[in-house]
Amino acid sequence: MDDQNNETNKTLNVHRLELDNLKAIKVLGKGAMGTVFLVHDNSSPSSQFALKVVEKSLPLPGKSDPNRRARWEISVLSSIQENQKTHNTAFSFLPSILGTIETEEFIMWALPYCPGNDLNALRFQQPDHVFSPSIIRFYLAEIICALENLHGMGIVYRDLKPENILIQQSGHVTLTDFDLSCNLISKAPSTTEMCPTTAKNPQKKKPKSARVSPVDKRNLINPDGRERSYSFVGTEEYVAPEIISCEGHEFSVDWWALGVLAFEMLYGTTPFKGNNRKETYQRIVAAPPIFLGKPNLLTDLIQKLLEKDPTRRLGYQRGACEIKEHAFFKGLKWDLLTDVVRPPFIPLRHEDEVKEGELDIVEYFEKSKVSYQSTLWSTSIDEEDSKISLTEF
Ligand SMILES: Nc1ncnc2c1ncn2[C@@H]1O[C@H](COP(=O)(O)OP(=O)(O)OP(=O)(O)O)[C@@H](O)[C@H]1O
Repeated sequence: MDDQNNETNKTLNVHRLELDNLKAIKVLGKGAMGTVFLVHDNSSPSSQFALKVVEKSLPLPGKSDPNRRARWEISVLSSIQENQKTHNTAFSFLPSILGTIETEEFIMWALPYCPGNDLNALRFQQPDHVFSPSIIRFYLAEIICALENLHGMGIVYRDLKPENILIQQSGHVTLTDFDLSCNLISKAPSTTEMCPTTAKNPQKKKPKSARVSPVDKRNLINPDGRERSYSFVGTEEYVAPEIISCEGHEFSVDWWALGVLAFEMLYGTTPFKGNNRKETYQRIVAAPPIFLGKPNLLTDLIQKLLEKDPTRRLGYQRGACEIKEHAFFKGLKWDLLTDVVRPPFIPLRHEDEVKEGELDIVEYFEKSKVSYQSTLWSTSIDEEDSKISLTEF
């Protein structure tokens, strides 16, 4: 195990963590691939962080391999880390990886803890479950910077949705969950030269959004010289029309998802939601978004992001710069975003978080295996019971 762990950390150039020193304080969230714990490192007293733990043998929908996806996510996080070092203050809205651990059964990696929950949870705390345009402007601006940085590294995020936007202790946002992202060799069209305003930054609770199982296909370079991916990935209500119609996609799928996200922040619902997946996809491909109330700069921005034809979508030609130049953001000092000391919502200080007890991470998975098996056992008993009563009738 030690050799494996050393090797992983050496190749990724990230800090090595010792499993024996870690105590989980609570489960922060569970996704299709991983369980995220709030963890305390006994070897360095005041250190708390989020630890994402992936079981290598976990069966995932489709042909998805958790081991491969976890390694990909770690490699994206460590490239972000490298870029953070190079660009200093830039990349503030993307997470830095604090360390990794690998055992026979698990791959784990540590990230800064975001105590403010996600944008979806925050929206549900607002009156009418919507944000005001000025708050939307702030969050969109930070998300645009995060996507600009990722695209600058040649990475398409492909899973922008409110659940993946976390609120840091400072109140600023950070993107999380990079396992669906992909690398396109041709970098995004945005460059610092094209975008002089970004000298510092080059590049009732809603149910969890339903993810589409990734179907991987090879990337192809199109005649226009831009590389596209042909994989079917994303989250149902946020997938772009070109993903559904399998025309090949690239960076502008993230600008589409930004339009869906902005619409949801404004109206409290996504623009193309149908009664089932098929209807949602039909609407994404063919139906125009319906805006309530008077048109304004925000609805104009959303309309331009929700352009069905990716080549006509805002952001296709010059990436984030085009979006930053939209009149909705007029007057916004992009370079000073990270310096904003009073973001709209600042979480309570997490150091004050009460320890409810400590969990042993490996034991936690052992126990959940046992309880999973006993659920299966009791389900089969229930089925037997209902069969018996049916026969009796
Ligand atoms: N750094 C963090 N700080 C606080 N909570 C976090 C952090 N990272 C993740 N979480 C919580 O854990 C949940 C699951 O994390 P994540 O989305 O990375 O897992 P996943 O298995 O990849 O999910 P998905 O099903 O979307 O693939 C998140 O929705 C969030 O609530």
